[in-house]
Amino acid sequence: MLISSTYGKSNVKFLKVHRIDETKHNIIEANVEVLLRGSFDIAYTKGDNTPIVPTDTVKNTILVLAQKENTWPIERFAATLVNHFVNKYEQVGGVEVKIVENSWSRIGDHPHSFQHEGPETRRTVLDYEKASGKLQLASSINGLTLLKSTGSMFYGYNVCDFTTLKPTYDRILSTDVDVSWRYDPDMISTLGLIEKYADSGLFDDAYTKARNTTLDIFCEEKSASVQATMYNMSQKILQLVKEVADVSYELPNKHYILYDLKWKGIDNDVLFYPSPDPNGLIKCTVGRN
Ligand SMILES: O=c1[nH]c(=O)c2[nH]c(=O)[nH]c2[nH]1
Repeated sequence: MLISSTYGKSNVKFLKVHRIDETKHNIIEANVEVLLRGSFDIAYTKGDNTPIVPTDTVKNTILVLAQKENTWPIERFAATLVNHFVNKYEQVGGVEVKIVENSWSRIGDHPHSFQHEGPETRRTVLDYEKASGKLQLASSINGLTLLKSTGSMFYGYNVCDFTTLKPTYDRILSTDVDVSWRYDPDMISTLGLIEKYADSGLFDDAYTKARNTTLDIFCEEKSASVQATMYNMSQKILQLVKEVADVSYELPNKHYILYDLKWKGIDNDVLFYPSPDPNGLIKCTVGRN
């Protein structure tokens, strides 16, 4: 028995240029995934392809809509894609769209030259169910690598016969931030509202507030633990963006270990080994009361 199924195209990539005038441009580089679900069972169970919208068609659609429609911000483009697939094909009962945006930023105020900011990406995931009209929209930042060389502690933890870790009142804290925020489905309840909120700047504003909050608290807080710091970041984002229902962080604790140079008579507190593995991995989701 077929329990569940979904299919579509992944890794559909494009760079789009928006020409404000002849020399002043904006760009967006994105990687899109569209997965369809619905009345496709006979394709799996009977080898009958009648209902299948080929994944090649899905790819063509993503590219044509990216060319013709507004792709800023990615949340709006996700809604445009969902709208198209649920309205065009009767057999499509639901769609999940994921968009990953690369981090190109303008070089100074140059009108058409951009710098890639590294592996950090801005993402969104939109899931829509045609029958109920229910949607779920979440956006995120991934791969924002941070390090602070003091202002982080870890002590007072459970100690048992397996414990070798020594308490520390001053350590290096480093992580690759993965933060996502889920929009309140009661506030953003239709595809039309996504369009409206995109026009009002909500999605760019939430992204900026989530990113700045992460950076500010990382810099300024004397961290008791990764757990405490990520909770404080989440609380602050909830406070700043009322349309967000909950915030999730997933943070590796990337360990930097002091080299032991006692063999040379050196009491080392400045030279660390960037340990590739293992790493701590700490996750939480914080909502409203
Ligand atoms: O912030 C931390 N949280 C932990 O749970 C933990 N465990 C550990 O060994 N070091 C750390 N650091």
